[in-house]
Amino acid sequence: MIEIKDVRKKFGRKTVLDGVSFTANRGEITCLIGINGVGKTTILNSIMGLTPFSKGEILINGEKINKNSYEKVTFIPDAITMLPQMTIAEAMQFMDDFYNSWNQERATELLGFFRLKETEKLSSLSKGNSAKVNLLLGLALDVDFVLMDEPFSGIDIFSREQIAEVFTSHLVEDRGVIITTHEINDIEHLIDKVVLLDNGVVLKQFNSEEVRASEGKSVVDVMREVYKQ
Ligand SMILES: Nc1ncnc2c1ncn2[C@@H]1O[C@H](COP(=O)(O)OP(=O)(O)OP(=O)(O)O)[C@@H](O)[C@H]1O
Repeated sequence: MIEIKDVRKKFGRKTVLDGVSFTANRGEITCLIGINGVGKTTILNSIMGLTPFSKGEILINGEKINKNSYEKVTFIPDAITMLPQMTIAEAMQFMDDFYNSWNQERATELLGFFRLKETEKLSSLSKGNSAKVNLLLGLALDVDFVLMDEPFSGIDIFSREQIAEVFTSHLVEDRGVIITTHEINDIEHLIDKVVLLDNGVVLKQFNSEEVRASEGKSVVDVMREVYKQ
């Protein structure tokens, strides 16, 4: 489980996270929702230890984040961070050299799942295929948690559908996934838990299936109620 406990973060005098608390479980997809600039990426960076936060704590499987946390959690950013002149095969080799947790078998399966060609250069990929390679590089690591910043942003509907499909496949299995988005429609059916953010705080967190079963409301219905108050 990832536990975010009362995390506070300021950039200069601006308070971006003002006591954020929520949990994300293995085997579930947790979705952080909020308008641009609400602090979603800052939360992911904090979990990865990339951004120091001023107060609060973050635990991964009960342990405070530390220099070995990257063995349990990986961050898939919203754009490929590999050199553009690399081919997909070279990028995969780079990951294999760099990470003990690289799972070549899963990488090969993901390559087939996304119908990507190993010989293609990263610089020549379409936006959709670029997003898929990015996902492949993150999902092929044997880690408990995968964090993704806006995996659906700016890509066509067919790529979005294919990416959505991977989340329900064995390729994600029992791992915990945290996704940020400000567009819920594409992934509403996939997500287990929703965390609604605004003004540096969590306005509401809920299990989407439970709310649907007990109150007959969709995630968007709840968002309307919470954000229109
Ligand atoms: N390194 C930084 N220095 C100063 N301010 C920053 C820095 N990083 C983020 N911010 C500010 O913190 C706030 C939250 O940014 P963040 O990127 O976490 O938001 P977000 O919810 O992910 O937004 P988006 O949906 O646009 O990706 C913004 O106002 C941003 O300008």
